[in-house]
Amino acid sequence: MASVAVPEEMLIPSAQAAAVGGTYPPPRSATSAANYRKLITHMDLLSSGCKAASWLESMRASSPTHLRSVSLLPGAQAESVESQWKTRFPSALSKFEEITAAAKGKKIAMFLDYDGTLSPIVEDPDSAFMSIPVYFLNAFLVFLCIFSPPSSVLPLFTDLLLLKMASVGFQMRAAVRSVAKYFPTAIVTGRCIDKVFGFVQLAELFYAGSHGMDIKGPVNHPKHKKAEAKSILFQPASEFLPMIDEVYNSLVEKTKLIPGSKVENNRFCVSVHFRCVEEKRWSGLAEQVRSVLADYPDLRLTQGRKVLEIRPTVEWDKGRALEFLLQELGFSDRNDILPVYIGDDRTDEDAFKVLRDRRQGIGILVSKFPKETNATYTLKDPSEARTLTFF
Ligand SMILES: O=P(O)(O)OC[C@H]1O[C@H](O[C@H]2O[C@H](CO)[C@@H](O)[C@H](O)[C@H]2O)[C@H](O)[C@@H](O)[C@@H]1O
Repeated sequence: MASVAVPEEMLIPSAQAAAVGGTYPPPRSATSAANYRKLITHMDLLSSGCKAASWLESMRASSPTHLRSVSLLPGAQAESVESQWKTRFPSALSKFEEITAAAKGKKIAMFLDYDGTLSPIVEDPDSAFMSIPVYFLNAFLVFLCIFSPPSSVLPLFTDLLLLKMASVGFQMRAAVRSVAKYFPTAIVTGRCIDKVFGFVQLAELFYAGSHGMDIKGPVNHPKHKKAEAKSILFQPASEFLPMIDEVYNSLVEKTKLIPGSKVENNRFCVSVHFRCVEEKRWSGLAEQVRSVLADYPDLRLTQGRKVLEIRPTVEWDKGRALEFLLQELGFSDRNDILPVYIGDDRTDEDAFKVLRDRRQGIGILVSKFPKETNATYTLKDPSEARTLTFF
Protein backbone atom coordinates (compact mmCIF):
# COMPACT_ATOMS: atom_id res chain seq x y z
CA MET A 1 0.00 0.00 0.00
CA ALA A 2 1.24 3.48 -0.78
CA SER A 3 2.32 5.49 2.22
CA VAL A 4 0.70 8.83 2.91
CA ALA A 5 2.60 11.98 2.00
CA VAL A 6 2.75 14.41 4.89
CA PRO A 7 3.29 18.10 4.19
CA GLU A 8 6.48 19.48 5.76
CA GLU A 9 4.70 21.97 7.99
CA MET A 10 2.74 19.21 9.69
CA LEU A 11 5.96 17.85 11.10
CA ILE A 12 7.19 21.00 12.84
CA PRO A 13 7.79 20.01 16.47
CA SER A 14 5.44 21.97 18.69
CA ALA A 15 8.35 23.35 20.79
CA GLN A 16 9.74 25.14 17.75
CA ALA A 17 6.32 26.30 16.74
CA ALA A 18 5.66 27.58 20.27
CA ALA A 19 8.47 30.07 19.89
CA VAL A 20 6.72 31.64 16.89
CA GLY A 21 4.65 34.67 17.84
CA GLY A 22 5.00 34.02 21.59
CA THR A 23 1.44 32.78 22.01
CA TYR A 24 0.59 29.34 23.30
CA PRO A 25 -0.52 27.05 21.79
CA PRO A 26 1.06 28.10 18.51
CA PRO A 27 -1.35 28.99 15.69
CA ARG A 28 -1.92 26.01 13.43
CA SER A 29 -1.42 26.33 9.71
CA ALA A 30 -4.78 26.08 7.97
CA THR A 31 -3.24 24.10 5.11
CA SER A 32 -1.60 21.57 7.37
CA ALA A 33 -4.76 21.01 9.39
CA ALA A 34 -6.77 20.55 6.20
CA ASN A 35 -4.21 18.12 4.83
CA TYR A 36 -4.17 16.11 8.02
CA ARG A 37 -7.94 15.96 8.08
CA LYS A 38 -7.78 14.26 4.72
CA LEU A 39 -6.10 11.28 6.37
CA ILE A 40 -8.74 10.62 8.95
CA THR A 41 -12.30 10.49 7.74
CA HIS A 42 -14.84 13.01 8.91
CA MET A 43 -17.04 11.87 11.70
CA ASP A 44 -19.86 14.39 11.94
CA LEU A 45 -23.18 12.61 11.81
CA LEU A 46 -26.83 12.48 12.36
CA SER A 47 -27.64 15.78 10.88
CA SER A 48 -30.88 14.90 9.14
CA GLY A 49 -29.17 14.26 5.81
CA CYS A 50 -26.46 11.91 7.03
CA LYS A 51 -25.72 8.69 5.21
CA ALA A 52 -26.33 5.46 7.12
CA ALA A 53 -22.93 3.97 6.26
CA SER A 54 -20.97 6.98 7.49
CA TRP A 55 -23.03 7.08 10.63
CA LEU A 56 -22.23 3.46 11.51
CA GLU A 57 -18.59 3.99 10.65
CA SER A 58 -18.55 7.01 12.86
CA MET A 59 -20.10 5.18 15.80
CA ARG A 60 -17.57 2.37 15.41
CA ALA A 61 -14.69 4.83 15.25
CA SER A 62 -15.88 6.76 18.31
CA SER A 63 -14.24 4.21 20.58
CA PRO A 64 -11.60 2.28 18.64
CA THR A 65 -10.08 -0.74 20.33
CA HIS A 66 -7.13 -1.18 18.00
CA LEU A 67 -5.30 0.77 15.34
CA ARG A 68 -6.97 -1.08 12.49
CA SER A 69 -10.41 0.09 13.63
CA VAL A 70 -9.48 3.75 13.20
CA SER A 71 -11.53 5.23 10.40
CA LEU A 72 -9.12 6.10 7.58
CA LEU A 73 -9.62 7.21 4.04
CA PRO A 74 -8.89 4.53 1.43
CA GLY A 75 -5.19 4.30 0.66
CA ALA A 76 -4.05 5.68 4.03
CA GLN A 77 -1.83 3.25 5.90
CA ALA A 78 -2.76 2.92 9.58
CA GLU A 79 0.80 2.72 10.95
CA SER A 80 1.95 5.63 8.84
CA VAL A 81 -0.96 7.80 9.96
CA GLU A 82 -0.27 6.82 13.56
CA SER A 83 3.36 7.88 13.43
CA GLN A 84 2.46 11.19 11.74
CA TRP A 85 -0.22 11.73 14.37
CA LYS A 86 2.25 11.13 17.19
CA THR A 87 4.61 13.68 15.69
CA ARG A 88 1.87 16.20 15.23
CA PHE A 89 0.31 15.66 18.66
CA PRO A 90 3.18 14.60 20.93
CA SER A 91 2.70 13.06 24.34
CA ALA A 92 2.19 15.66 27.08
CA LEU A 93 4.47 13.52 29.26
CA SER A 94 7.33 13.64 26.80
CA LYS A 95 6.84 17.42 26.42
CA PHE A 96 6.51 18.11 30.11
CA GLU A 97 9.43 20.55 30.12
CA GLU A 98 7.89 22.45 27.22
CA ILE A 99 4.60 22.66 29.13
CA THR A 100 6.24 23.87 32.34
CA ALA A 101 8.15 26.48 30.30
CA ALA A 102 4.83 27.70 28.85
CA ALA A 103 3.38 27.81 32.39
CA LYS A 104 6.24 29.86 33.84
CA GLY A 105 4.91 33.02 35.50
CA LYS A 106 1.34 32.08 34.60
CA LYS A 107 -1.59 31.10 36.76
CA ILE A 108 -2.90 27.70 35.77
CA ALA A 109 -6.59 26.75 35.70
CA MET A 110 -7.31 23.06 35.29
CA PHE A 111 -10.29 21.60 33.38
CA LEU A 112 -10.84 17.85 33.44
CA ASP A 113 -13.31 15.73 31.54
CA TYR A 114 -14.52 12.66 33.47
CA ASP A 115 -15.24 9.53 31.38
CA GLY A 116 -12.21 8.33 29.47
CA THR A 117 -10.03 10.94 31.19
CA LEU A 118 -10.31 10.44 34.95
CA SER A 119 -11.92 7.02 34.70
CA PRO A 120 -11.35 4.30 32.13
CA ILE A 121 -14.16 3.58 29.67
CA VAL A 122 -16.18 0.61 30.94
CA GLU A 123 -19.30 -1.16 29.69
CA ASP A 124 -21.61 -0.05 32.49
CA PRO A 125 -21.80 3.75 32.81
CA ASP A 126 -22.82 3.38 36.46
CA SER A 127 -19.58 1.58 37.21
CA ALA A 128 -17.17 4.16 35.81
CA PHE A 129 -15.37 4.57 39.12
CA MET A 130 -12.13 6.42 39.57
CA SER A 131 -11.32 3.63 42.00
CA ILE A 132 -12.53 0.15 42.82
CA PRO A 133 -15.29 0.63 45.38
CA VAL A 134 -13.92 -0.17 48.81
CA TYR A 135 -16.88 -2.42 49.68
CA PHE A 136 -16.09 -4.56 46.65
CA LEU A 137 -12.46 -4.82 47.69
CA ASN A 138 -13.38 -5.70 51.28
CA ALA A 139 -15.95 -8.27 50.23
CA PHE A 140 -13.44 -9.87 47.89
CA LEU A 141 -10.78 -10.04 50.58
CA VAL A 142 -13.24 -11.62 53.05
CA PHE A 143 -14.24 -14.11 50.34
CA LEU A 144 -10.60 -15.02 49.78
CA CYS A 145 -9.90 -15.45 53.48
CA ILE A 146 -12.86 -17.79 53.89
CA PHE A 147 -12.56 -19.88 50.74
CA SER A 148 -8.85 -20.04 49.90
CA PRO A 149 -6.64 -22.60 51.59
CA PRO A 150 -4.18 -20.71 53.81
CA SER A 151 -1.22 -22.56 52.31
CA SER A 152 -2.00 -21.27 48.81
CA VAL A 153 0.04 -18.39 47.47
CA LEU A 154 -2.89 -17.35 45.27
CA PRO A 155 -4.70 -15.26 47.92
CA LEU A 156 -1.59 -13.29 48.65
CA PHE A 157 -0.99 -12.65 44.99
CA THR A 158 -4.62 -11.64 44.39
CA ASP A 159 -4.66 -9.40 47.46
CA LEU A 160 -1.60 -7.60 46.26
CA LEU A 161 -3.04 -7.20 42.79
CA LEU A 162 -6.31 -5.82 44.15
CA LEU A 163 -4.60 -3.44 46.51
CA LYS A 164 -2.45 -2.24 43.63
CA MET A 165 -5.58 -1.66 41.47
CA ALA A 166 -7.35 0.13 44.30
CA SER A 167 -4.37 2.34 45.00
CA VAL A 168 -4.30 3.37 41.33
CA GLY A 169 -7.90 4.58 41.73
CA PHE A 170 -7.20 6.32 45.00
CA GLN A 171 -4.20 7.96 43.41
CA MET A 172 -6.44 9.51 40.77
CA ARG A 173 -8.60 11.21 43.39
CA ALA A 174 -5.47 12.20 45.31
CA ALA A 175 -3.96 13.60 42.11
CA VAL A 176 -7.05 15.72 41.38
CA ARG A 177 -7.21 16.83 45.01
CA SER A 178 -3.59 17.94 44.98
CA VAL A 179 -4.01 19.80 41.68
CA ALA A 180 -7.06 21.60 43.14
CA LYS A 181 -4.99 22.65 46.15
CA TYR A 182 -2.82 24.80 43.92
CA PHE A 183 -4.97 25.68 40.91
CA PRO A 184 -8.69 26.30 40.41
CA THR A 185 -9.97 22.99 39.01
CA ALA A 186 -13.19 22.07 37.24
CA ILE A 187 -14.73 18.78 36.10
CA VAL A 188 -16.38 19.35 32.71
CA THR A 189 -18.59 16.42 31.78
CA GLY A 190 -21.60 15.17 29.84
CA ARG A 191 -22.89 13.53 33.00
CA CYS A 192 -25.20 15.24 35.45
CA ILE A 193 -23.42 16.83 38.38
CA ASP A 194 -24.89 14.55 41.06
CA LYS A 195 -23.64 11.46 39.29
CA VAL A 196 -20.15 12.76 38.58
CA PHE A 197 -19.88 14.15 42.11
CA GLY A 198 -20.72 10.66 43.38
CA PHE A 199 -17.64 9.40 41.52
CA VAL A 200 -15.22 12.27 42.17
CA GLN A 201 -16.31 13.26 45.70
CA LEU A 202 -14.23 16.41 45.90
CA ALA A 203 -16.23 19.40 47.16
CA GLU A 204 -13.45 21.87 46.44
CA LEU A 205 -13.88 21.64 42.65
CA PHE A 206 -16.07 23.47 40.14
CA TYR A 207 -18.41 21.14 38.25
CA ALA A 208 -19.80 21.78 34.78
CA GLY A 209 -22.26 18.92 34.23
CA SER A 210 -24.61 18.09 31.33
CA HIS A 211 -22.03 19.29 28.80
CA GLY A 212 -21.67 22.58 30.65
CA MET A 213 -25.39 23.30 30.95
CA ASP A 214 -25.23 23.00 34.73
CA ILE A 215 -22.33 24.85 36.35
CA LYS A 216 -21.79 24.81 40.08
CA GLY A 217 -19.09 26.25 42.27
CA PRO A 218 -17.15 24.74 45.14
CA VAL A 219 -18.26 25.02 48.73
CA ASN A 220 -15.81 27.84 49.43
CA HIS A 221 -16.92 29.88 46.41
CA PRO A 222 -18.19 33.39 47.31
CA LYS A 223 -21.60 32.61 45.77
CA HIS A 224 -22.03 29.52 47.88
CA LYS A 225 -25.22 29.41 49.89
CA LYS A 226 -24.97 27.40 53.07
CA ALA A 227 -28.08 25.30 52.45
CA GLU A 228 -26.73 23.83 49.21
CA ALA A 229 -23.90 21.41 48.70
CA LYS A 230 -22.74 23.57 45.79
CA SER A 231 -23.77 26.96 44.53
CA ILE A 232 -25.44 27.18 41.13
CA LEU A 233 -23.43 29.50 38.90
CA PHE A 234 -25.17 29.04 35.56
CA GLN A 235 -27.92 26.92 33.99
CA PRO A 236 -28.59 28.14 30.45
CA ALA A 237 -31.18 25.48 29.65
CA SER A 238 -33.31 25.25 32.78
CA GLU A 239 -36.58 25.69 30.86
CA PHE A 240 -35.81 22.41 29.07
CA LEU A 241 -35.94 20.28 32.24
CA PRO A 242 -39.56 19.05 31.83
CA MET A 243 -38.94 18.31 28.12
CA ILE A 244 -35.77 16.35 28.90
CA ASP A 245 -37.62 14.27 31.47
CA GLU A 246 -40.38 13.57 28.97
CA VAL A 247 -37.89 12.52 26.29
CA TYR A 248 -36.00 10.36 28.77
CA ASN A 249 -39.21 8.49 29.64
CA SER A 250 -40.15 8.00 25.96
CA LEU A 251 -36.68 6.75 25.13
CA VAL A 252 -36.70 4.26 28.01
CA GLU A 253 -40.05 2.96 26.74
CA LYS A 254 -39.04 2.84 23.05
CA THR A 255 -35.70 1.12 23.60
CA LYS A 256 -36.63 -1.34 26.33
CA LEU A 257 -36.74 -4.29 23.93
CA ILE A 258 -33.30 -3.64 22.45
CA PRO A 259 -30.89 -5.85 24.38
CA GLY A 260 -27.91 -3.99 25.86
CA SER A 261 -29.29 -0.51 25.28
CA LYS A 262 -29.29 1.93 28.15
CA VAL A 263 -30.80 5.37 28.51
CA GLU A 264 -29.21 7.72 31.03
CA ASN A 265 -30.84 10.87 32.38
CA ASN A 266 -28.13 13.50 32.64
CA ARG A 267 -30.57 16.17 33.84
CA PHE A 268 -30.18 18.72 31.00
CA CYS A 269 -29.45 16.04 28.40
CA VAL A 270 -30.03 12.34 27.82
CA SER A 271 -27.54 9.67 26.75
CA VAL A 272 -28.49 6.59 24.77
CA HIS A 273 -25.76 3.99 25.08
CA PHE A 274 -24.76 1.68 22.20
CA ARG A 275 -21.69 0.06 23.76
CA CYS A 276 -23.44 -3.16 24.87
CA VAL A 277 -25.80 -3.36 21.89
CA GLU A 278 -24.93 -5.79 19.09
CA GLU A 279 -23.77 -3.84 16.04
CA LYS A 280 -26.53 -5.31 13.87
CA ARG A 281 -29.07 -3.56 16.16
CA TRP A 282 -27.39 -0.12 16.13
CA SER A 283 -29.46 1.20 13.23
CA GLY A 284 -32.68 0.06 14.92
CA LEU A 285 -31.70 1.82 18.12
CA ALA A 286 -30.74 5.02 16.28
CA GLU A 287 -34.07 4.84 14.48
CA GLN A 288 -35.95 4.74 17.80
CA VAL A 289 -33.97 7.75 18.99
CA ARG A 290 -34.76 9.65 15.78
CA SER A 291 -38.45 8.77 16.01
CA VAL A 292 -38.68 10.22 19.53
CA LEU A 293 -36.74 13.32 18.55
CA ALA A 294 -38.98 13.97 15.57
CA ASP A 295 -41.53 15.43 18.02
CA TYR A 296 -38.98 17.74 19.64
CA PRO A 297 -37.52 20.25 17.19
CA ASP A 298 -35.94 22.13 20.12
CA LEU A 299 -33.66 19.23 20.88
CA ARG A 300 -30.59 18.12 18.94
CA LEU A 301 -28.51 15.00 18.68
CA THR A 302 -24.75 14.70 19.10
CA GLN A 303 -22.46 11.71 19.31
CA GLY A 304 -19.93 10.63 21.89
CA ARG A 305 -18.11 7.36 22.47
CA LYS A 306 -20.66 4.70 21.53
CA VAL A 307 -23.39 7.01 22.76
CA LEU A 308 -25.95 9.37 21.26
CA GLU A 309 -26.68 12.45 23.27
CA ILE A 310 -29.89 14.44 23.16
CA ARG A 311 -29.50 18.07 24.15
CA PRO A 312 -31.41 21.35 24.03
CA THR A 313 -30.67 23.47 20.97
CA VAL A 314 -29.17 26.20 23.17
CA GLU A 315 -25.82 27.40 21.89
CA TRP A 316 -23.86 25.99 24.73
CA ASP A 317 -21.18 23.34 24.97
CA LYS A 318 -18.05 22.45 26.92
CA GLY A 319 -16.17 25.27 25.18
CA ARG A 320 -18.69 27.87 26.31
CA ALA A 321 -18.58 26.37 29.81
CA LEU A 322 -14.80 26.77 29.82
CA GLU A 323 -15.14 30.43 28.81
CA PHE A 324 -17.80 30.96 31.48
CA LEU A 325 -15.58 29.47 34.17
CA LEU A 326 -12.58 31.56 33.10
CA GLN A 327 -14.80 34.64 33.42
CA GLU A 328 -16.10 33.47 36.80
CA LEU A 329 -12.53 33.03 38.01
CA GLY A 330 -11.66 36.55 36.85
CA PHE A 331 -9.23 35.08 34.30
CA SER A 332 -10.97 36.13 31.13
CA ASP A 333 -8.99 39.16 30.07
CA ARG A 334 -5.65 38.26 31.55
CA ASN A 335 -2.52 37.34 29.63
CA ASP A 336 -0.87 35.68 32.58
CA ILE A 337 -3.09 32.64 32.82
CA LEU A 338 -2.75 29.19 31.32
CA PRO A 339 -5.91 27.09 31.12
CA VAL A 340 -5.17 23.38 30.74
CA TYR A 341 -8.00 21.18 29.45
CA ILE A 342 -7.73 17.38 29.38
CA GLY A 343 -10.44 15.34 27.60
CA ASP A 344 -10.95 12.32 25.39
CA ASP A 345 -14.17 12.85 23.50
CA ARG A 346 -15.55 14.71 20.52
CA THR A 347 -17.47 16.98 22.92
CA ASP A 348 -14.14 18.06 24.44
CA GLU A 349 -13.09 19.38 21.03
CA ASP A 350 -15.30 22.45 21.63
CA ALA A 351 -13.11 23.31 24.61
CA PHE A 352 -9.85 22.56 22.76
CA LYS A 353 -11.04 24.87 20.01
CA VAL A 354 -11.75 27.69 22.45
CA LEU A 355 -8.17 27.44 23.73
CA ARG A 356 -6.80 27.37 20.20
CA ASP A 357 -8.88 30.38 19.14
CA ARG A 358 -7.82 32.30 22.25
CA ARG A 359 -4.22 31.29 21.57
CA GLN A 360 -4.05 30.70 25.25
CA GLY A 361 -3.84 27.43 27.11
CA ILE A 362 -3.12 23.80 26.47
CA GLY A 363 -5.54 21.19 25.17
CA ILE A 364 -4.59 17.59 25.88
CA LEU A 365 -6.44 14.78 24.14
CA VAL A 366 -6.59 11.39 25.87
CA SER A 367 -6.43 8.81 23.10
CA LYS A 368 -4.31 5.84 22.14
CA PHE A 369 -5.39 6.10 18.53
CA PRO A 370 -5.18 8.79 15.85
CA LYS A 371 -8.11 11.22 15.98
CA GLU A 372 -8.58 14.56 14.42
CA THR A 373 -8.23 17.08 17.24
CA ASN A 374 -7.79 20.71 18.21
CA ALA A 375 -5.69 19.68 21.19
CA THR A 376 -1.95 20.35 21.26
CA TYR A 377 -0.75 17.25 23.09
CA THR A 378 -1.98 13.75 23.81
CA LEU A 379 -2.01 11.21 26.62
CA LYS A 380 -2.71 7.54 26.05
CA ASP A 381 -5.17 6.83 28.86
CA PRO A 382 -6.44 7.92 32.29
CA SER A 383 -3.38 6.49 34.03
CA GLU A 384 -1.18 8.86 32.00
CA ALA A 385 -3.55 11.71 32.91
CA ARG A 386 -2.99 10.79 36.55
CA THR A 387 0.76 10.77 36.05
CA LEU A 388 0.66 14.22 34.44
CA THR A 389 -1.44 15.74 37.23
CA PHE A 390 0.86 14.19 39.85
CA PHE A 391 3.95 15.94 38.46
O1 LIG B 1 -18.06 14.25 29.10
P1 LIG B 1 -17.75 12.92 29.70
O2 LIG B 1 -17.42 12.99 31.17
O3 LIG B 1 -16.71 12.17 28.93
O4 LIG B 1 -19.13 12.11 29.60
C1 LIG B 1 -19.59 11.66 28.31
C2 LIG B 1 -20.46 10.45 28.51
O5 LIG B 1 -19.72 9.59 29.38
C3 LIG B 1 -20.34 8.40 29.84
O6 LIG B 1 -20.39 7.47 28.74
C4 LIG B 1 -19.11 7.02 28.33
O7 LIG B 1 -18.48 6.31 29.41
C5 LIG B 1 -19.19 5.10 29.82
C6 LIG B 1 -18.47 4.54 31.03
O8 LIG B 1 -17.12 4.31 30.77
C7 LIG B 1 -19.24 4.14 28.62
O9 LIG B 1 -19.95 2.96 28.99
C8 LIG B 1 -19.92 4.82 27.44
O10 LIG B 1 -19.89 3.98 26.30
C9 LIG B 1 -19.23 6.14 27.11
O11 LIG B 1 -19.93 6.84 26.09
C10 LIG B 1 -21.70 8.68 30.38
O12 LIG B 1 -22.34 7.47 30.73
C11 LIG B 1 -22.54 9.51 29.44
O13 LIG B 1 -23.78 9.84 30.04
C12 LIG B 1 -21.79 10.81 29.15
O14 LIG B 1 -22.54 11.61 28.29
